[in-house]
Amino acid sequence: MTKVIEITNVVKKYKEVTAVNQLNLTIQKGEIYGLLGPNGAGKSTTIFMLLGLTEPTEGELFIEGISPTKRPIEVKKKVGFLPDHVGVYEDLSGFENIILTARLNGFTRKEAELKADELLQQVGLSHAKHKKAGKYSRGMKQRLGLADTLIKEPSIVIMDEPTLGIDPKGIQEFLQMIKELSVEKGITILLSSHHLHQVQQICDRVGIFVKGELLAEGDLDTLQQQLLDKHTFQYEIDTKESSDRVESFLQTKYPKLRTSVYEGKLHVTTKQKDNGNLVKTLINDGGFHLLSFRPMSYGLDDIYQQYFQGGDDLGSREG
Ligand SMILES: Nc1ncnc2c1ncn2[C@@H]1O[C@H](COP(=O)(O)OP(=O)(O)OP(=O)(O)O)[C@@H](O)[C@H]1O
Repeated sequence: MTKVIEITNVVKKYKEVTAVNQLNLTIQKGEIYGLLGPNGAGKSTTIFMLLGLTEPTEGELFIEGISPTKRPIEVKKKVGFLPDHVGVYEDLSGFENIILTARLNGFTRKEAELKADELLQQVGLSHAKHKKAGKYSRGMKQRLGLADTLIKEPSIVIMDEPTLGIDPKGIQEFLQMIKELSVEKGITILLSSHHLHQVQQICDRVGIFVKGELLAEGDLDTLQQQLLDKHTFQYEIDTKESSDRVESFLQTKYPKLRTSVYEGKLHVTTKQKDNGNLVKTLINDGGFHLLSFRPMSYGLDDIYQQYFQGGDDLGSREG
């Protein structure tokens, strides 16, 4: 595997604010990596350092072996950047927007036209190629922005909150396009987001970034395993009786047990693996009619909530 992005012990301080703290991150060729974190987590700062727009206070970053701090122009040739709000020439059509960038990148008019057609088709904008970009929706502008970054055929595309402000359908189309780019062109993609569901859909690996620190990283299985290693187990219980009744019964019996009702079913979180004790208690002591009892696997949202809250209350889906 080829390392495309390497970040080693990177710290970025703005006076007394530590925006990024001891960050270590490696992204392999062809991966889609999601940097997931709330506002102010340090995602944009990390991206700006990778683009050579700001320097780390400590540590080193490399993109395909090149330091963006020392050789920013070489890095710019390799990396396409898509900000959260793409700037387009509103009075020009989508087609003319792409041609303009292509011409600035040294393409002849003819080459630029061919490239514009190819890229607009790739991002699903062929139908609107002659429409003024100012009349495009947010999602269409983002797609135009993506086509624009692809002109110089980057091997890496970095996107900062690329789906911000796009409607749900547009988001799905955009995410699908990112996936296709990665699969068809082998482009390495780093995207930042605070939308875990979007990240979960397309990213090969996710880094959970909170207050400048990478708190957990890996594919979903790895993240789940990290949590299971903390010895927290969650079960879903379905009974003929109402879940609220079962919940009060269990809470009286085991005051320390964490419970919540989710979509009519009772969720129980415990520090110990349950080897049938709860089932026995529910049937024998509670007289409940048990319909199902199943261990739950963690979704990324459980994981995300846990790290965001910085606590250990995995399992409660309330709120
Ligand atoms: N130029 C700057 N000067 C001072 N502080 C800054 C600067 N840029 C960022 N910060 C601070 O660094 C921290 C990380 O900000 P950053 O923008 O990297 O986070 P983020 O995860 O990208 O969040 P958002 O999604 O809101 O952009 C924040 O506390 C922010 O206020």
